[in-house]
Amino acid sequence: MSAILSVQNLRKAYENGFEALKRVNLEINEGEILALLGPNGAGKTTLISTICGITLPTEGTITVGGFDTQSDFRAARNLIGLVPQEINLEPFEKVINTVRFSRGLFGKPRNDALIEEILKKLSLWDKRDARINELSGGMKRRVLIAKALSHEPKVLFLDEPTAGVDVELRKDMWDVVAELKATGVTIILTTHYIEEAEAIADRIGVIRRGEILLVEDKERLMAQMGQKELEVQLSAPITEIPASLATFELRLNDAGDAVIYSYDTQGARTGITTLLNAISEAGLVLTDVQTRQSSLEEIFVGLVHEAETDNKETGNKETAA
Ligand SMILES: Nc1ncnc2c1ncn2[C@@H]1O[C@H](COP(=O)(O)OP(=O)(O)OP(=O)(O)O)[C@@H](O)[C@H]1O
Repeated sequence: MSAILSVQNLRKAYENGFEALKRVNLEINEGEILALLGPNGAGKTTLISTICGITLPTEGTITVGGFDTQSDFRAARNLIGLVPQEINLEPFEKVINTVRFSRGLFGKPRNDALIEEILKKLSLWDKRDARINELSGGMKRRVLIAKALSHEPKVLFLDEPTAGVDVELRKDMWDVVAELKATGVTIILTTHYIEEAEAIADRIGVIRRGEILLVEDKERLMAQMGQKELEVQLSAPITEIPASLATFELRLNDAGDAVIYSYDTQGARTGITTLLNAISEAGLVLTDVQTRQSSLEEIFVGLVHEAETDNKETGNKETAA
């Protein structure tokens, strides 16, 4: 797969000097779904706004389909569809006119067949003559997507598409995203919800305080997140792990007074009981046992904690993950 979007050394400092993005590097492959996960204020919207040309980068370069978003703004922007976080629709406009108008804004000729196809894909065709203020919240979000697709973009940004949306609508939105992917659109969505990233993304990026902490294939990430460590404290130090415990692939700590066992929390069996029996059969006396989560899981737990703290401070009712 080739990169359709490339972000290099992107830094964004707002006028008040606040550095919302710090040297962000990101490559998005054509046809993939990338979920950008991060707590409130992490820089998700800033990143999207900078890629879409709503705000200017302080440093760095962004290319979309090979076009530089600054020197070749129009060509780059034409390839991008943006579904904003907030519903900003004209309440008395008809659905179909709203979507047609969006296409016109990009200077594209009227194409009724295409608009029909988009509205049908989003289950809005029956509502084409309804006024925006007659629609449910979920339908309004679909209209936002239809608008963003009206000029046939290759890359679609969805900024927290399911924020404040109930579980059923959220799943509905996931289906819509999956269908869009099937038509070849590259999708970048931001979310607070780990489960959302897990449900629909091919890759997951984690952003915190303006920095991308990791971008990883979802399957690999989930496998890594499933790893836990068990530390078994021994009554006396040892110099090497007894041969009878070889199958557990234990590690000895630096002091030699604890053995560390890695296991998969998602596996049917963790092997912990067998290990503890084998340790005592090997003549070792254990004094304490503790488990540790892998660093990736720690990152997620940290993110959730930070988001919850932010929510409390801002009075935001949304829960993180
Ligand atoms: N115009 C601005 N001037 C100064 N600081 C800003 C401006 N816009 C955003 N920020 C700050 O930049 C940081 C990143 O904000 P941003 O909206 O990108 O975060 P986010 O990850 O999208 O958060 P959320 O999940 O709450 O939407 C925040 O600390 C925010 O207060």
